[in-house]
Amino acid sequence: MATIIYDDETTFDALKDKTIAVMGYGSQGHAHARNLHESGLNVVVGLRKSSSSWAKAESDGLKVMTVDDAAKAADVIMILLPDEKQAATYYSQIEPNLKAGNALVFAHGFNIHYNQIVPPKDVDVFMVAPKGPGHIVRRTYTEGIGVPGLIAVYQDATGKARELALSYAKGIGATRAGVYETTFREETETDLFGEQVDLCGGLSSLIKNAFEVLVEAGYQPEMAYFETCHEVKLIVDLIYEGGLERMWHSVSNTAEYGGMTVGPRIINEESREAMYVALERIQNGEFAKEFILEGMVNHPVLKAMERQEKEHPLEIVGKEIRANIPWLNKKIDDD
Ligand SMILES: NC(=O)C1=CN([C@@H]2O[C@H](COP(=O)(O)OP(=O)(O)OC[C@H]3O[C@@H](n4cnc5c(N)ncnc54)[C@H](O)[C@@H]3O)[C@@H](O)[C@H]2O)C=CC1
Ligand SMILES: CC(=O)[C@](C)(O)C(=O)O
Ligand SMILES: [Mg+2]
Ligand SMILES: [Mg+2]
Repeated sequence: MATIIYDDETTFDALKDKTIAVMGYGSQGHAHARNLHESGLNVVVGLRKSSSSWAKAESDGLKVMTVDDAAKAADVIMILLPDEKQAATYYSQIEPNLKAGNALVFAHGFNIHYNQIVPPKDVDVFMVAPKGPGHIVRRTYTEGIGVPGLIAVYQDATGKARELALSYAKGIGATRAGVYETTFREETETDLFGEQVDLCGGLSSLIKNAFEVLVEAGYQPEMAYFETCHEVKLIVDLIYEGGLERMWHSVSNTAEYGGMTVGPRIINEESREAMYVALERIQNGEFAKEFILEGMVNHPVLKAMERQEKEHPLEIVGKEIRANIPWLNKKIDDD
């Protein structure tokens, strides 16, 4: 079983006299920088001069510098740039400014595990990976709670890497929900598997296919949307809070019997085999290579798929429905 560390077992001691550079101000970057800052730690944000986030981070009360200058100023450098862009920025702007005893930190093990960033031996390298989207890392922190986190130490040059990781996890609020120890390999492979097979890939594909079947069978798109998409959150909330047991308890006997007997015919042996294939491609580096090459040519596949997805009837009808439900129409980064 995993070791779990909670808030009262951690302190800010390892970080209190250090400067932390948070590189990037996207989903994770804005959450880490703001949470660490509000936890009383010394934070600078590293961005490109041209970045539209520069003004936003400043208006959030943070000190902003170029990536170069932030790397120079910092003892602890958290890299929250897109995974496929980290290596180029690291080699041109971060590594030349690293000093012995600095710490290099990641929220996902991708670049270390797949050998895209090979750090010098005299720096600490560790991970603090929230198990949730950045906007939720921020929202839960402001509510006095947090998102569970993983820590892993890849390289411990100073003998303080684990302590630094725990202080950082405390600073973003993760220790409030519990921090679990893992390795770079385990985090990278399970995280990629989760987002491809279940959380993002499997779920969106399930929703779209179920929606398409109902619409093709002649039902109104609004009915199809409510059934196959809107209600997902309401069901998932029950699972999140109390496991499958709470969900089965809350739905009707009809839904429980129908769900338990038909579910395994939908996600079946064939789907399970596809999951094993996805896992193998993660483990043998094939997925990583494909994604890195896609990034090098400016994401032609990703951009085309994003466009197609936006045009999907599910997204069109969903937008109209959500526009009529006031609390659903907020921008995601209204925090
Ligand atoms: N999105 C999420 O909730 C989660 C992300 N992670 C990890 O966190 C890391 C960051 O991911 P996201 O927050 O999703 O990224 P993002 O795409 O939301 O934000 C990236 C940020 O980097 C900036 N940026 C891009 N290229 C740059 C460059 N060349 N120089 C300087 N700044 C640049 C962008 O302007 C933006 O502020 C990744 O390692 C990811 O795997 C881990 C857990 C969850
Ligand atoms: C939000 C999260 O943890 C993901 C799905 O792994 C990611 O955004 O990479
Ligand atoms: Mg994840
Ligand atoms: Mg991920």
